[in-house]
Amino acid sequence: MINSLVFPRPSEAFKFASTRFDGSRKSKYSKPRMELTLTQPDDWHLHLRDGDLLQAVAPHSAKHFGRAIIMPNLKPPITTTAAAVAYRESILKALPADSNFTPLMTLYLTDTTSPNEIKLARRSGVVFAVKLYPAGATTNSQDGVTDLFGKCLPVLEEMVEENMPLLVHGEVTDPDVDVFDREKVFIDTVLQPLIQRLPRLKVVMEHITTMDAVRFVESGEEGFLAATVTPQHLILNRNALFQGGLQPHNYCLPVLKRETHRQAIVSAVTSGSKRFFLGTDSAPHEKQRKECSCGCAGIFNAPVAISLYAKVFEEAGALDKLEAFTSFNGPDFYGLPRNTSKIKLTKASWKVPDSLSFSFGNIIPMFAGETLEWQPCVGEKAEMLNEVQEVGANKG
Ligand SMILES: NC(=O)N[C@@H](CC(=O)O)C(=O)O
Ligand SMILES: [Zn+2]
Ligand SMILES: [Zn+2]
Repeated sequence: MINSLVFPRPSEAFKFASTRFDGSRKSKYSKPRMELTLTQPDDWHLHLRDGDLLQAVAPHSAKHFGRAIIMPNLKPPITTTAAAVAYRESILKALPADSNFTPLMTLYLTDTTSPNEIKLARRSGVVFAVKLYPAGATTNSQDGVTDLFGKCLPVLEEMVEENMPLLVHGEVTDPDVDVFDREKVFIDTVLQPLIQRLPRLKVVMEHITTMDAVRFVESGEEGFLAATVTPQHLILNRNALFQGGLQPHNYCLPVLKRETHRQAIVSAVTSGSKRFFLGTDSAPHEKQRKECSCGCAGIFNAPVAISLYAKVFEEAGALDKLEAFTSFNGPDFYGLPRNTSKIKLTKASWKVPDSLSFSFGNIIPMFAGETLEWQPCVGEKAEMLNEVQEVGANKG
């Protein structure tokens, strides 16, 4: 009997494919099991790295996502179309044989990127965006841009011509600017003037962290200005960096902000606005490089991201808006077709592995060792990541 289900704001766009209820048991654990079927999501901001790390992490993204925008901040960075084509080949080789995952490549903008490189990128058919890292803003950004207006205007104008989006790590690097204010100052001093100067440039503000960014994106022109949002910036505030001691695995850039900012981002993504879409910023670093005297910025969230996004939308009473955020807004902005395949999430508890071990070392996933709801299913089977524990109808 399915009599106790309360679906948050059901709508046509969002369907529970089926609901099951183990009516044979009556215990305090007996709960209707909800299943959620979504058009396969894409990840519009992903770090796959290269070498051993690429082999280790690529399958985790390929399991849940159809496509991903691949960040170019390797060492050395992917600054040319030729390098992007080669990097794409190594990503494809790192995927499981049966995977349909499609990497969408990006170029790393430098002071010396030529307008012709943008033409080549567009013609290649495999490069979908150009990434702006202000020099020194984040991991492997030392070759980034030192003076956007002084050095890059011809390239940006060519990007307008070629309808090539600019993806932005939106933080100033001035050491005099407080680290928590760097996004807001970037909006005021770089993004706002950029958009005024080139209103036909498509811009994605990556991994937004503040209510200032939310307002800025909402005030822009739909189809020209959008933002990606990570699970960590939807779920954690800056207290998570210091809870019970320093928490290096919650450290990423832009750094987590205070609770009011988190709430503003949750409201924005769950509002149904088309300007916000899924971008995990899954950014793996080997455990020793996180747990050391000068730990790297970046959170590896690929295995948990889709569960966490579902949690955020469920808690906001907006599960009916989840699919547009995960699967429609991104391709619509990029002018790409939406995926046709589906993925399923089951409302069942599963334990995130404490650590993923590889020959080169370990990677600690976001929420390591914790229990999450919304278990991703691959094909018809629940995905067994690690000691998946069901705490629903089968117990007691
Ligand atoms: N987000 C991060 O904290 N780190 C990213 C770089 C980035 O996206 O800024 C990385 O490459 O490790
Ligand atoms: Zn970044
Ligand atoms: Zn990133």
